[in-house]
Amino acid sequence: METLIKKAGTLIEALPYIQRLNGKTVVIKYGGNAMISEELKNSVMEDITLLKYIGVNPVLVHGGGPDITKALKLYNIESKFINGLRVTDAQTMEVAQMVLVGKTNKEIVSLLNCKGGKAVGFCGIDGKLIECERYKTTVDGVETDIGYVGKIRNVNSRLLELVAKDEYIPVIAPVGVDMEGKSYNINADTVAGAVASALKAEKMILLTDVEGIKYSKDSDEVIPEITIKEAYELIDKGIITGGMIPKVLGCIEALEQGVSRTHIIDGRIPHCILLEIFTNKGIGTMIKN
Ligand SMILES: Nc1ncnc2c1ncn2[C@@H]1O[C@H](COP(=O)(O)OP(=O)(O)O)[C@@H](O)[C@H]1O
Ligand SMILES: CC(=O)N[C@@H](CCC(=O)OP(=O)(O)O)C(=O)O
Repeated sequence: METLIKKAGTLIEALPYIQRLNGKTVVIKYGGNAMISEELKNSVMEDITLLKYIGVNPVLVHGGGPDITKALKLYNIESKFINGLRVTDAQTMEVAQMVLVGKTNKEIVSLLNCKGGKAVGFCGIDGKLIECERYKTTVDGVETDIGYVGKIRNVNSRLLELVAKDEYIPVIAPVGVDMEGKSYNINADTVAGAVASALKAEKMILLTDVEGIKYSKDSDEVIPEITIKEAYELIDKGIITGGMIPKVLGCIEALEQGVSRTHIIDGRIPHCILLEIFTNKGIGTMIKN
């Protein structure tokens, strides 16, 4: 009986959060390094389906970097990253689109549907969802072209709003399109930030393969909360590096565009999304204004 009462207590702890998020949009980014096992994938999809059934509007943006790298190897194409972004020539773009749209997106849509959700897959080409131009990065102060990597100019949020506010769960692959119809590869955290901003989401949650932001890679201690200013300081000091940079910048963009809360959490924890949203303490790092 005691166990049963505890279970009821857990549900009641969730009540204020369920009330606060009813009818609101939550953007979730699920990344390649957190997609490590079928069991975890299943638990993420269950969480998202549950959110939908209790009246939240989840929008899922996915990555798939490790899968792209694996596919490129089959074609004997080496993966090269500059400032955390994949150098994307025409052939790499073709493989990236094949993997992200043809494989990863459809796998996620199918899994969500098996859990009882009604998922619909998109990439930035569909309905010109993500319009972009060529992105140029800076290396040692010099502007450097890294190929078909997109800088987002606009997210056409109307299509997403229609779908997410209805009974469907949009699932977005990080591929953008330019004015001439050419495809571009975009970091999935950046896409999540832009989508959350365009939708004026209540919350954005980025799943990754570490517990949250830490003061050093080997530390066990997670920073529970940081401000935008503190986050920039940690980037300047070289404490936040590599793949964590686009995540933090994605959170900052979303916050500046009116998203209330942004979180970086450990996607390796079963049901991490529910733990973040529906418990008083939450998990991972919250970046706030
Ligand atoms: N300060 C930091 N705290 C935690 N992780 C960090 C930090 N700086 C860099 N990282 C790295 O960022 C990685 C997450 O980014 P990435 O590998 O691109 O994730 P994903 O595949 O989930 O998008 C972590 O595995 C970690 O090695
Ligand atoms: C430009 C760029 O780097 N694009 C990423 C897109 C996928 C991605 O972001 O996947 P994760 O979230 O799993 O890392 C890439 O090609 O790997």
